[in-house]
Amino acid sequence: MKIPSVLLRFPHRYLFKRMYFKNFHCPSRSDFLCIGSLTLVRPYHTKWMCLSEGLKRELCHQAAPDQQAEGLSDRENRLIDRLYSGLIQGHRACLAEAITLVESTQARKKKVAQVLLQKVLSYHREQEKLNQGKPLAFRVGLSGPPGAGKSTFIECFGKMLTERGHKVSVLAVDPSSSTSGGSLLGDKTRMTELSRDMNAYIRPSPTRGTLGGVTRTTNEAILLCEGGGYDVVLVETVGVGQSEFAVADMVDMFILLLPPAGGDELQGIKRGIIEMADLVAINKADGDLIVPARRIQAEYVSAMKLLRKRSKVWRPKVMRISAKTGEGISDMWDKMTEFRDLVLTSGELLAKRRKQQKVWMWNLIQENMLEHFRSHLAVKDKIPLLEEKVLSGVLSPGLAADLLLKAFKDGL
Ligand SMILES: Nc1nc2c(ncn2[C@@H]2O[C@H](COP(=O)(O)OP(=O)(O)OP(=O)(O)O)[C@@H](O)[C@H]2O)c(=O)[nH]1
Repeated sequence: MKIPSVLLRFPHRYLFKRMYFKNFHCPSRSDFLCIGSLTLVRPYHTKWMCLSEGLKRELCHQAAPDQQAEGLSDRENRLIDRLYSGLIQGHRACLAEAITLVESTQARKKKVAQVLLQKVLSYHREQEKLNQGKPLAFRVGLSGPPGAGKSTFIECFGKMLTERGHKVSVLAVDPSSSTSGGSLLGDKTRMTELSRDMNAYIRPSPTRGTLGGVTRTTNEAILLCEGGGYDVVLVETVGVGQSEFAVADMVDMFILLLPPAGGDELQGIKRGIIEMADLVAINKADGDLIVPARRIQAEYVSAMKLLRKRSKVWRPKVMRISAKTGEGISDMWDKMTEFRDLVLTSGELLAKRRKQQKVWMWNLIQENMLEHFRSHLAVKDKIPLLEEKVLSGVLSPGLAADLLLKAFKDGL
């Protein structure tokens, strides 16, 4: 592996800390030597020694954010430093500003955001190492149809967690706002008490962008929240679209919150979502609704027995809760922590997170490629015409796609 040129130019700045931890440091450029695939270092100007592949990888990794930082102005670098230090010290305002930065579509801001994210990621890695490789935060996805009681639940659940010393962040994913122009989650004042809690951070839904764009910013917002010391990150979504599938690919545990109603009222809920749930909570199990809640619970218990097993150590549970009275919420958290411990010790959690990283990368590539394709000069003008022909039935979709792809390839 080639040592990045930036490392060779400024070994002091980039390597000292890391190497110091490894009990040696390289005071100058002349202490590095690359011969073919071998990289030699001379700690303390003494004996030359071969740099192990592991350490090389680590050093190159460390250098990545700094390499990206090249080309940024002093002002941008100061912004990154300010947000980074504010974030890891737990300042909510810095977290909010950092999330706004990652949500930006402006090319320059996107670049600044990526450098900040890399810094946060490096910090994460260090912290996780200190934590014996265990993840710092529990990422939980929460989905349910409108009116299931999601905000009431989050308010009650979040307060219980902050009282127990946790720091909770809530991110709402609401791509409906980009398609319908209105927001299902964000418009009204929700979770008023929790939003006043200093150990909670609630991020209203992004109000623009495609599902892919929202996916990207939510994933990045999760990392920033974790960097800010939030040990429980709740990602909320309305269970009537595609967003919950995307959310399931970002979290450690996926929870479905349902009202005690069946049939028609739950038509919007897709069967696929139930298959993804690690826990189904039937809410509003209080007063007159206790009986229907029991019935729905029994229905879901039998339905879920038929589903394919996704984990070797966990069978999805169906619980009854009341977000209004708080009944069952503490038991639900117990079940959630039981899940987390089981998947952590079995290795499933880390395997899942690794897989999610890959999915995330491909989602980004897909999103960017499509954008690149649509805006490419060779196809941009042809798209409306071919779309029109497909709509009027003159051209088959397959042929239109082939023509556009050919024009794109030829124009590369
Ligand atoms: N009886 C009872 N009512 C509840 C419970 N939880 C929520 N509700 C009521 O259900 C209604 C909808 O609750 P919300 O928390 O706004 O539901 P939501 O899922 O966030 O709805 P959207 O914001 O539209 O997505 C409100 O009138 C709540 O008071 C509960 O545990 N028991």
